[in-house]
Amino acid sequence: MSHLDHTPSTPGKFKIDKSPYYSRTRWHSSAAKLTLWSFLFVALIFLFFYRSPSSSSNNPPSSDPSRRYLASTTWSGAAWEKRVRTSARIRSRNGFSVLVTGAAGFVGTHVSSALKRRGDGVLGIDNFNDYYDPTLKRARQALLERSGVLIVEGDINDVALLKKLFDMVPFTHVMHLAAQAGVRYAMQNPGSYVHSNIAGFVSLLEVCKDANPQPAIVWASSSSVYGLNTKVPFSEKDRTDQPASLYAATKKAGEEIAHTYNHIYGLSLTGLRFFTVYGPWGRPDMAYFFFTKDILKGKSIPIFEAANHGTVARDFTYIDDIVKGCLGSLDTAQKSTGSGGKKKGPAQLRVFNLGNTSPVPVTDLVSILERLLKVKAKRNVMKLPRNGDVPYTHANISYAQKEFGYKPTTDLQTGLKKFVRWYLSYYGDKKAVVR
Ligand SMILES: O=C(O)[C@H]1O[C@H](OP(=O)(O)OP(=O)(O)OC[C@H]2O[C@@H](n3ccc(=O)[nH]c3=O)[C@H](O)[C@@H]2O)[C@H](O)[C@@H](O)[C@@H]1O
Repeated sequence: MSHLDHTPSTPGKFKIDKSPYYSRTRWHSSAAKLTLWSFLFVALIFLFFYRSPSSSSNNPPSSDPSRRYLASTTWSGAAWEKRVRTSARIRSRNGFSVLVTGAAGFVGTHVSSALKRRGDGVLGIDNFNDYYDPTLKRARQALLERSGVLIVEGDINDVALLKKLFDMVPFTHVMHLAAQAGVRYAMQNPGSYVHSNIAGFVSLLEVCKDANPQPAIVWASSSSVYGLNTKVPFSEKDRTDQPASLYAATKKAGEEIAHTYNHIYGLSLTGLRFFTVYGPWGRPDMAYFFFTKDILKGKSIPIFEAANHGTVARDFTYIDDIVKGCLGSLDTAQKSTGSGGKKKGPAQLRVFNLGNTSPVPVTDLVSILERLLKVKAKRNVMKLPRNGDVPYTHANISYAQKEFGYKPTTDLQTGLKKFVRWYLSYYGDKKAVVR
């Protein structure tokens, strides 16, 4: 006390008073100063921790300045914890308790809903970023809430939040679908791909490897990892060391990161290479979606063609087939072998193609849409820009077929019919507001 009283806060500002005969008034003023400085010190500490991202469990993270998060929820309180536990509670014999990241996304919503329907416990997490219209994500969230799935608003880079969720729920599985998607957007916002697909994945794996029990993880890779590979159909054994976009490179990096966490910590990891997934509640940034919107508005649509008027085609895969592939992967995922950060034995490491096995030219996709919408498209055919797109994708699915009987059953015509029906009922007269 006396030491603090007599030590200047700023060296050289005061002289230390060494007199033993200090007056009562002087003691009072020193005590007042001490109180003032202590108060300021505590206030500074409070401010530091309040603003620090690492302590953000009660606040949405803002670590990616290029992204606007719309979260405002607090992650605490008995009522909130009860909702988390209720959502994650298993309701069937031998059911799973699954943390679904990116649950308000297109694939995340469908997978969460299918898991819940069969009696698994499901807890979602999503940061509701504005890469595309967040109101669509909110509508998916409302849909899931009605079936008893809670989506926690938060970012997978928030380790404190993830830890908190694992402390509350001993998840048996993680279905990791949170990602920065889209091939062409990677040239506009490269940082968001590193933030979500690399840093976010690592932060999730860090928490999973420390968890006890460790969950088995199934996660979304992408057909884009085949990049400039020309051998068709694409097999999991083909080379994937020539990504054509930063998006593809981050997904490929994810596959290598998965290998590392499997090797060091015994995490069971399954990567799914999705092939151009489409369907109801889809992503507005994808061609089939914004073509629909623009055809209806009478706007021209850019249709890419390869060199020498070559065809650009995709192995378009309907969402219900993808959901079957996700559930089949979860059902055949073996347990992780480690616990609390220590490996106890070798663990499963897999990668599967999930495609439709019948590529369709983009021009045919447009023709199908024209018939379904009964509107002629204004086609603006142009050379495939150098933006990371590849001319052709085609999945060999024999590995997934062998492991869990994966067999896609929906052709593009049938799938697009379901999409268009959903689109018209969802947007109705609100077409103009689709971003
Ligand atoms: O399969 C995948 O792994 C990837 O599938 C899609 O990527 P992409 O196939 O490029 O899907 P779209 O953006 O919907 O494009 C579909 C086709 O339309 C073509 N396209 C796209 C945009 C456009 O304006 N015009 C056009 O002709 C593309 O070249 C492509 O052949 C997703 O956007 C990725 O997130 C996903 O990882």
